[in-house]
Amino acid sequence: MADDNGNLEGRRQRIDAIDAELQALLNERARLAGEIAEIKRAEGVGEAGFYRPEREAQVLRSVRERNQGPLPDDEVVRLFREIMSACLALERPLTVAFLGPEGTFTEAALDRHFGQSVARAPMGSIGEVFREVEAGTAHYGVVPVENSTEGVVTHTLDRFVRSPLAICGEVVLRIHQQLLARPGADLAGIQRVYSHQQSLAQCREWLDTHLPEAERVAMASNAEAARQAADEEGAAAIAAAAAADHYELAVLAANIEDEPDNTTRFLVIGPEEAGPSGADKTTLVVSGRNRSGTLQALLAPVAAHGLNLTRVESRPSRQAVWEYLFFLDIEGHRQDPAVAAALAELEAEASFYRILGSYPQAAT
Ligand SMILES: O=C(O)C(=O)C[C@]1(C(=O)O)C=C[C@@H](O)C=C1
Repeated sequence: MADDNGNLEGRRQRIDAIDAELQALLNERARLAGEIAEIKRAEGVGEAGFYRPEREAQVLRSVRERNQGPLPDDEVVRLFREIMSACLALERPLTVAFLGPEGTFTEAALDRHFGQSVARAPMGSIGEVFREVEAGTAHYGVVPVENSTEGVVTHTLDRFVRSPLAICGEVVLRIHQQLLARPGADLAGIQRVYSHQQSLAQCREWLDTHLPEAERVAMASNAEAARQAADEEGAAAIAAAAAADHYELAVLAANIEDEPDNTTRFLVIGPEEAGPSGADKTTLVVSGRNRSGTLQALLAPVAAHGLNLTRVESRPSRQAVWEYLFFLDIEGHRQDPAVAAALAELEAEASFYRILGSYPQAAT
């Protein structure tokens, strides 16, 4: 017993020594970030220029690659994410606007991308997030773009066409839905379930099995649903885990989504795009000159240069009937020679052409 205690004490002493060393190293790192900030200031970077998405992506990729455990890759990445977030806040405190209210999946995407050391500004709509960043009131913004939960994809794409902002990052989040209710509530007492209609749809089978009698009520967002459930006896909400903390609710049932692989993609928008990080994506919006064979003609250079097209989305142009804008995602950075060559050819073929940004691919 004495031996065990001795071992325990000895190990705690080693942990104390390591903590002291870690702390000194963290502050040394922060000092270096401060010096980098001085260099950036001397170079005259703008308000938002202290944040370097391509450098952060490289740092986090290196963390993941060299990790040998026992801490899981995602955990060490999360820790380093927070270290960089704190260093950046020391260089220049940033404000990031997001599609609110607090506790949405978009806020979870913001956390994942920027860490805890940024000020957050919840906005009521995607348009407001754009306006806030365009006006310079917020340095960056986070909006959902693809799939599911908050319902909005096309609005984000449409808004981009008339915005000077660039995409400077993406976040891919696996969406886990939680059934939330007031602390002490039990499943048998739930008569009504609030959520965004897409979240209700994503949990339909679970609801059919576990709450077949409960009324399902569609709300503007999952966070609104959580707020409502906090106010009402016998009510529950389907929302992100973060909403439980914000609205003082308990998780009555965890991960109730029918499809376990359900993901949503978010974009980080800002005044300028990111530099090359080594694993990037370029998003552009184009329209063709000719009606017939337009898309084939536009995409031919992408294939000819051996590039990977990861997404094509078409939207009515709103300029003329039957004219379409195509949103394209291509692997690579616009400064990569093959991408640059393909884009030049594509531009020659297009009647409308705008690069929305080159940015680091999300780590999934
Ligand atoms: O390398 C830089 O440019 C830094 O400012 C340092 C640092 C970091 O903490 O590693 C901080 C903020 C930037 O977004 C990127 C990296």
